[in-house]
Amino acid sequence: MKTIPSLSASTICFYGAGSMAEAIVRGLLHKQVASADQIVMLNRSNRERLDYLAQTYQVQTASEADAKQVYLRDASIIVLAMKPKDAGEALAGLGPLLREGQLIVSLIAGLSISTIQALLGSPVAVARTMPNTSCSIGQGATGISFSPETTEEQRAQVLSMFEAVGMVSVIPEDQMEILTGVSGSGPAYVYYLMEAMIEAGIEGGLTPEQSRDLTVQTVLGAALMMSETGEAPTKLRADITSPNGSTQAAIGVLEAGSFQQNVKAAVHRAAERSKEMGEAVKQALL
Ligand SMILES: NC(=O)C1=CN([C@@H]2O[C@H](COP(=O)(O)OP(=O)(O)OC[C@H]3O[C@@H](n4cnc5c(N)ncnc54)[C@H](OP(=O)(O)O)[C@@H]3O)[C@@H](O)[C@H]2O)C=CC1
Ligand SMILES: O=C(O)[C@@H]1CCC=N1
Repeated sequence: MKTIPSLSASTICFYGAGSMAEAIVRGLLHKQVASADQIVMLNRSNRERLDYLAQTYQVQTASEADAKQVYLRDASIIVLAMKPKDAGEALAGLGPLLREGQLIVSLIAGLSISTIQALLGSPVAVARTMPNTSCSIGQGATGISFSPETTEEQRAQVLSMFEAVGMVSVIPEDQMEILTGVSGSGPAYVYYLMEAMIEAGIEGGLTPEQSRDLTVQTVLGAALMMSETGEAPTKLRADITSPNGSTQAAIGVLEAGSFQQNVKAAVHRAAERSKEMGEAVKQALL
């Protein structure tokens, strides 16, 4: 097992055991940067979900209050992985349990470092992150902002965690919302596009399997073309678009529907919504 030294001695406690926590755990185990016995996953009440996680990943799990408190006190890294609406209550309960030297890693959309520290009741070390679900196969894109209280070692630990499951951008905290709109929610826009491409293929007579496989390879190939050639998407699109050809006809339809303006508006709306969710937690609980 190729352990990354800065994580090898840490216990990582996921406070929230939903889809994002699972994506990161699966990625960490898949890339062998943490072992199952270093990982604990806690939730509020869904025992069936914890049984699935324990069986699938051999991690430790708990939903009972006493056991959760012990795991949270013992962990070197606590990953906040509940929905924004559940964060206020969970963080208020977590604050009194914290010990010196623990690191909080938040995945929660919109929740600022200052709000997290206020809810916890002390200026603890916080890494605010925005990953995406592709972390589960080591292809995530994660934005990270660190609070001034984080040590160099803690920053290295967080980088190790997220670099193990994809690419990482360390950004100023005021860019976290727009990053959420681009890469946190971004996979959903791509899937939405793919749903439509697959449906259209089926409408035209392809089998569902053919249409899915062709769409998947098309998106994968296009992403890899950008990544490997370093070319601008405008240039790569121009290479496909023969004058008066089929692609030009298709782009004309997309333009008529204001495709690019709509995608940009969607990214900005996601950013705005992320801020709104954080503000709602702040207003309700501070
Ligand atoms: N999904 C995504 O693509 C991304 C999500 N995020 C962020 O990750 C966070 C989690 O999202 P996601 O995984 O989709 O959410 P899910 O709804 O899938 O999971 C939420 C988890 O939090 C648990 N939980 C809620 N309240 C408490 C509590 N008081 N104590 C312990 N556990 C609690 C739930 O437990 P139970 O089921 O028992 O109620 C559940 O396990 C969100 O803040 C989101 O903004 C960030 C980037 C991408
Ligand atoms: O939809 C959400 O609120 C979360 C944040 C980014 C992706 N999913």
